[in-house]
Amino acid sequence: MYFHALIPFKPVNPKTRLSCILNQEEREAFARAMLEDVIAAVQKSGCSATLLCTHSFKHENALVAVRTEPLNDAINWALGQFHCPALIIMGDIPLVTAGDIQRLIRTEKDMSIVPGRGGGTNIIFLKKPRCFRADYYGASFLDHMRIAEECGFSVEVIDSFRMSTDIDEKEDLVEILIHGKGRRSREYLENSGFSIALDEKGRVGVQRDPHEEAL
Ligand SMILES: Nc1nc2c(ncn2[C@@H]2O[C@H](COP(=O)(O)OP(=O)(O)OP(=O)(O)O)[C@@H](O)[C@H]2O)c(=O)[nH]1
Ligand SMILES: C[C@H](OP(=O)(O)O)C(=O)O
Repeated sequence: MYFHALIPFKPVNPKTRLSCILNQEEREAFARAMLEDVIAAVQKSGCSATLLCTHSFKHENALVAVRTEPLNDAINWALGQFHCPALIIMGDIPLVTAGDIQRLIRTEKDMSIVPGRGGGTNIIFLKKPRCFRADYYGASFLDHMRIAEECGFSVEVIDSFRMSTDIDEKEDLVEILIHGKGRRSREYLENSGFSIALDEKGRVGVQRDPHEEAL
């Protein structure tokens, strides 16, 4: 089945929740590295990619649409352009694999959805994208389930550690160091002095070599 992936991406001043540990230039490079991991998985799954970007951006393996309106408006504009099944996949889930994506698109339902932790939505696959409306932010998983019901869609909810792990905060970085073998995002963190560390309560987290910090 032919389908198309829409990847929202903010290349300028992204990932502000990581400002405690990465400066703006580093956050831009890290967001780009995560995007490369997502694009690689999307392409390996047999899908073409369009980046929905807030600012001008170039990528050799993806189409780019620059849309300056808020995220939901931009996605809903794009959904209206689709004549084939579509995947909306966030650019900050670098652990995703091609096999994971194939699991979503093989669904027998009208839609499959991967929740993010904390109520969000990480991936939506839609057989009829023009009927749907995106509503990210807040408890968007519940909102998307409600919108699917309003559309009369049958839905498969996919339970996946890799796809549910979006990288928003410092505590999330450890997942890339542990599970991100071969990923550009892990390479970026390791080259920037990050390593796995235990805190005083024995919890696993990350530390950064102070010599690598450019804050
Ligand atoms: N096109 C578009 N993409 C966005 C926008 N806001 C976020 N994104 C992308 O959507 C995905 C998930 O977004 P967030 O987790 O909120 O990322 P973020 O806004 O860079 O991070 P924070 O500043 O920490 O909230 C990432 O791939 C972002 O690059 C937006 O306004 N427009
Ligand atoms: C934009 C997106 O919204 P959420 O998944 O929290 O609804 C996110 O921050 O990943």
